[in-house]
Amino acid sequence: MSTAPQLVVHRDKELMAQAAAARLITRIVDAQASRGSASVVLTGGRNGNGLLAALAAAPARDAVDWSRLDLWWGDERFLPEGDPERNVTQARQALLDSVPLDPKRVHAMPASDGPYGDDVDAAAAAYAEELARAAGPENHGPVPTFDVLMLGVGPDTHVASLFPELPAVREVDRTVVGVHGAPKPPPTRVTLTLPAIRAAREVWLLAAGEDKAQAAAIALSGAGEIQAPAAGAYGRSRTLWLLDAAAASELPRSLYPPASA
Ligand SMILES: O=C(O)[C@H](O)[C@@H](O)[C@H](O)[C@H](O)COP(=O)(O)O
Repeated sequence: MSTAPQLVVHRDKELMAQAAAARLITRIVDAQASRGSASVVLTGGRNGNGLLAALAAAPARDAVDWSRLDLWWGDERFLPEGDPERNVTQARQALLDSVPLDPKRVHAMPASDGPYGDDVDAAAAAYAEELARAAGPENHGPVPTFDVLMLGVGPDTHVASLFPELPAVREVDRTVVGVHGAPKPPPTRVTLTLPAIRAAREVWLLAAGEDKAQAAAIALSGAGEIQAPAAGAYGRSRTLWLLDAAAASELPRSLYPPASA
């Protein structure tokens, strides 16, 4: 069942990143308090990395028990290990290298010079198996119930590496697939599918800047998920759009600002 999106609009992208980082710290701390550990799915892109950099700079980051946090990725650019364009490389620079994570809990997607070589479909299948191994009986499916899954939103409404009309966004069975011919470079990618994304308790979509205004308006106005993948990204208990004022500037008045009581 889809959860109706909630919108939070911040003045600018810096404030959005700081507020989202504070929100993420709270979610992780709460999950660790109630379940012992937390799981978060990271996104690539400027907004996701901006959030991680804001988290690195937040004094409250020390409230997190980093050794009891599982990190997964929503998508990865299929490039060699350590490539500066890989999402995991950028996340390491922004935050991961400066906090005491348990390396066994950092579930990076495979690189193009890893055990599967340049076979992106085999790499995707291996990541699906890794997710399935981490899913317990309480998860009722082939992926863990992530506490928070974050997604940047592209100007064409893509999320993760699910681009409008491409086969990956139509996938209903597999949880992770290889992407060939993505319109955003690099063309070869690994991505969670919509069913895997929807296993998360909370899905947060991050959009900042004028170039995201149309995408946000389309995705939030009842578009289909094949044409507008962001419209198909929702969480089991919460779907949150975190926007800056520029990205919210074309939203229909009925959505934002919220009607006053
Ligand atoms: O690997 C990637 O490129 C991403 O995961 C992609 O889905 C990204 O999140 C969006 O394109 C938004 O990116 P920006 O935040 O940079 O606009």
